[in-house]
Amino acid sequence: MTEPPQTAAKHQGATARANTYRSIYPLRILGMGLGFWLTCSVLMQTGDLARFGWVSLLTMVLWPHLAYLHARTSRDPYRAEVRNLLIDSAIVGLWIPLMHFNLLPSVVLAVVTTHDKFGTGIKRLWLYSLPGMAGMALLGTLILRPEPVLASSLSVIIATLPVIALHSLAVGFTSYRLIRTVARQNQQLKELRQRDAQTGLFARAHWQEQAQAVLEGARSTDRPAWLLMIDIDHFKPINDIHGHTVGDEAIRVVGEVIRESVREADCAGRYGGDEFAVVCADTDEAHALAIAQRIRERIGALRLPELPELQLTSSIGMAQAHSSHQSLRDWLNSADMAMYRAKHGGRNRVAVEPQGSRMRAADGVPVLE
Ligand SMILES: Nc1nc2c(ncn2[C@@H]2O[C@H](COP(=O)(O)OP(=O)(O)OP(=O)(O)O)[C@@H](O)[C@H]2O)c(=O)[nH]1
Repeated sequence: MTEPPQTAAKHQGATARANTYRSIYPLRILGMGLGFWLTCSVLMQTGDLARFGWVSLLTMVLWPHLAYLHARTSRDPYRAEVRNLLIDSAIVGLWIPLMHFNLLPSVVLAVVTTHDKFGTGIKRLWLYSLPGMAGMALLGTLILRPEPVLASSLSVIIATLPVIALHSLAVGFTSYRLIRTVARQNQQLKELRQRDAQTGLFARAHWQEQAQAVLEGARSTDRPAWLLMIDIDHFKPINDIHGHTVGDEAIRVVGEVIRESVREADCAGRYGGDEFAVVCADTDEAHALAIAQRIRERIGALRLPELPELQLTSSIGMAQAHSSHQSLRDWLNSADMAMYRAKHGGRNRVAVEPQGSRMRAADGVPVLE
């Protein structure tokens, strides 16, 4: 059985969350690898390489792998990775006194590490990382009591450059991907909002916008436009007797029939419940009537596989756009009135709003005036 979209999305989200540590692993190896080169350059400048080289090796080379193992073997890899991210900041805090407060690398490492926390999208992580960083910087200062060496040697400056350059590129690339994803998802969201999920026809609000535009176009150009209101006959008993699942399926197939019966330029929507609406721009009465009859006939020929004895019929009201229609509501009212006349005339028929119609019969089915 297929999962509903919301459940599938939830699962995907949970899996992505649990796998955060996997996506961070190579980035941590790269970042810390550059950090290793940088910290070794500073230790060389301050003459501490022999004394503290092992700290560089442990925190910059070994730590990414330990962090990965820690998250992978944890019962909650996501939480473990959040802890790892906080430890990254604490490590950088420790390096500030170890580097004798050497300004350039200290500031760059602190800023880059804090900036990475924003990139995770985890709420306030950057804020929570600051006490650990400051605490370790303070602890290191109290234990080591380093002499400040604020100026950086040329080799330290050179070792700092890749950290700045690669980090800026990574941030730029991530933002680019994010913007593209948001734009794509906004587009998908817009399309989803425009469609009725059950039938695939336009949803009411979007259909109304299109119908409004057709009405305005018809009024300004004097070209004929028609509105068809379609209502399934005796739909309530279908629900009551056969259940809502059958009712839902009936609405879905009727929507499908309407979509397949209109022309490409026509705009078909689900108006609500078992009611559908179609606007046909630049269409004369004969063509509009042909579309209405086609829909009515095809709905009449529909059979649900699980209930072949069920006969669906529909009543359709048609109204031409007219100068007396001040608003879409007026036009809808005209088509609605015609539709109710089709109902009162015995259902399974098309009725044309008097203003734009002449009496006619189509395919042996009376068309009410
Ligand atoms: N299963 C299902 N039922 C719906 C849905 N939307 C509306 N309905 C039901 O459709 C029925 C609409 O009934 P009406 O159009 O008022 O009446 P009717 O029985 O069709 O009678 P006439 O329109 O006079 O022929 C109501 O009982 C609603 O509860 C839906 O999405 N699924």
